[in-house]
Amino acid sequence: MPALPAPKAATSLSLAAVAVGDLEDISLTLAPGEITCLSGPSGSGKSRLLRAIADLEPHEGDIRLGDQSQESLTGHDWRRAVMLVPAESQWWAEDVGAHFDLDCQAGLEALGLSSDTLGWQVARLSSGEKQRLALLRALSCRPRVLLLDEPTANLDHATTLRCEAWLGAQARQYGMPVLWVAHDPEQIKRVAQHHVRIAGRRLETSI
Ligand SMILES: Nc1ncnc2c1ncn2[C@@H]1O[C@H](COP(=O)(O)OP(=O)(O)OP(=O)(O)O)[C@@H](O)[C@H]1O
Repeated sequence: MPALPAPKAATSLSLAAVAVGDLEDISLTLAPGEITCLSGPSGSGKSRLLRAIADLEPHEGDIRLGDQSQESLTGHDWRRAVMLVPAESQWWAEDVGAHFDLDCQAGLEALGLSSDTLGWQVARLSSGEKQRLALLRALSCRPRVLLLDEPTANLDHATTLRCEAWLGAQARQYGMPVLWVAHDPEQIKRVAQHHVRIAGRRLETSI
């Protein structure tokens, strides 16, 4: 398998006056290597905001990766750089290994997955295995920004801690800004350098 490509320069992601669904006037800067947690009531628009940032949902306002605007790239190219890991992952081939181009043994081990997982059928994966493999698949594409929608929702506490540690280390190593939808205040304390919360139609800063 090919070696990992060299990391690209770290860049911040910025939102200015973004409006999507009921949300309006969302302005936010995500710094390289830092995790920002996003919380808010169920149905308040967290997933829609992530989808808008990934250019999967029509929205108003300006979204930029460094000085590059979302409109200046095709949706496909933007999403390769600004990678969304949704709560429900999608799989398009029968074999797990067909979804991975690079050697990711170290990632499998770090996430508590068996070293032979890439030889398995997707149909046998548990929801927690799927969730961790979706994270590994996203990171193996070396995105510049990571958008995570409740990435540990199906995991037990010990595995949650493993994933948190791995994701934090990846963010720092590759200088990726991360926007992470989370409900658990303890998790937010453990992983986040910043915390923003949806209150009504707006975003308010918590830490
Ligand atoms: N494409 C769409 N068109 C219209 N309304 C939508 C669309 N997608 C989602 N919604 C609605 O927008 C609101 C916000 O949905 P969203 O999935 O972003 O909530 P959420 O904050 O992620 O909730 P949860 O924490 O329960 O996952 C919901 O009322 C939902 O029904």
